[in-house]
Amino acid sequence: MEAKLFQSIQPCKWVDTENLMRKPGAFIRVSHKTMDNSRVRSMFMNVQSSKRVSAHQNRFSRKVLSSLKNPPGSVLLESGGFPASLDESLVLKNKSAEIDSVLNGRCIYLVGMMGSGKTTIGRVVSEALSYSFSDSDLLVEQKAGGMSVAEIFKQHGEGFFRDKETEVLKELSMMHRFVVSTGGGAVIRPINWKHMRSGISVWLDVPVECLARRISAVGTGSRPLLHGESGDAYSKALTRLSTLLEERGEAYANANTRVSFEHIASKLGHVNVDNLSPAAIAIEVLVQIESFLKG
Ligand SMILES: Nc1ncnc2c1ncn2[C@@H]1O[C@H](COP(=O)(O)OP(=O)(O)OP(=O)(O)O)[C@@H](O)[C@H]1O
Ligand SMILES: O=C(O)C1=C[C@@H](O)[C@@H](O)[C@H](O)C1
Repeated sequence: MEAKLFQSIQPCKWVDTENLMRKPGAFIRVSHKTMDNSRVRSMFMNVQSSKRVSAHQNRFSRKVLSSLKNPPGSVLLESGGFPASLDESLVLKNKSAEIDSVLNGRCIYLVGMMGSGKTTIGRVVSEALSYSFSDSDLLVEQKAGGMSVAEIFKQHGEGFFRDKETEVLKELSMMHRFVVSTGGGAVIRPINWKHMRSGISVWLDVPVECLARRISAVGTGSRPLLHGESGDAYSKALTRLSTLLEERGEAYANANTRVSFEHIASKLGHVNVDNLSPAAIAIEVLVQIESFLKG
């Protein structure tokens, strides 16, 4: 049963692995401290998200096949409902191949404010690199017997949640070839940085107005730290997020590298940051990682 589940949640192969020959040396040697058997890996690949990933893989594969008949530049691939062009897909594929050996199996930790896209972008990056994906909030929920983050905060308080989050990051630090979407507040505890230093950390730096637009569109129900403000959904989110960002700005800057949405928008000639595709952001994540590793 477990083996079956693991098979169903293997990383997506849209990266055309047949042509993208991985050198034997590109796979890291597993130290005695590194957990690498499929049973352990499957514990960290969130079951909830894996169902989505599996459906998503099929969609990717179908789109890639149909892409062969389409002209370059047309919209071909889709990630979580977001379209990506063939150009973006090819750049992602090439960039992933380029950095694979220099990454050497190290995990990638995406940090950033809630709503910054850690989960959305994390999935795209993991698929491009043929890495597994994990969401630390979901792992904390599993540890708490399936309670939601909001319920954990309500029943046990933030301290309990943070302790579980630290446990989860410690366990993940023993893994390799994972992209991890961390909780928005994971950066505030120095011990979490010790665990994240086992891999490469990337800060998704998104303007607070964009975060507030995204979050007010989906509601603050699952985000306990945004409860309690008055006013309309956008203003409430903006007020609270601005305070949090002010408190945490320096903590996010501890990341090995930063992906600035304003920078991507200006590079691509977009007037605002709201229309950046996950694929374009994922490419910048890989570019920044490469620059850090070669830097
Ligand atoms: N590039 C994008 N363009 C438009 N919307 C996006 C983009 N990336 C993410 N979103 C949307 O923003 C919202 C938050 O994204 P996501 O859940 O990936 O962020 P997160 O950083 O994981 O959030 P949290 O830490 O709160 O779990 C979702 O509704 C998602 O669909
Ligand atoms: O920014 C934060 O502190 C949080 C973000 C979410 O991902 C959850 O980890 C939780 O709601 C706390």
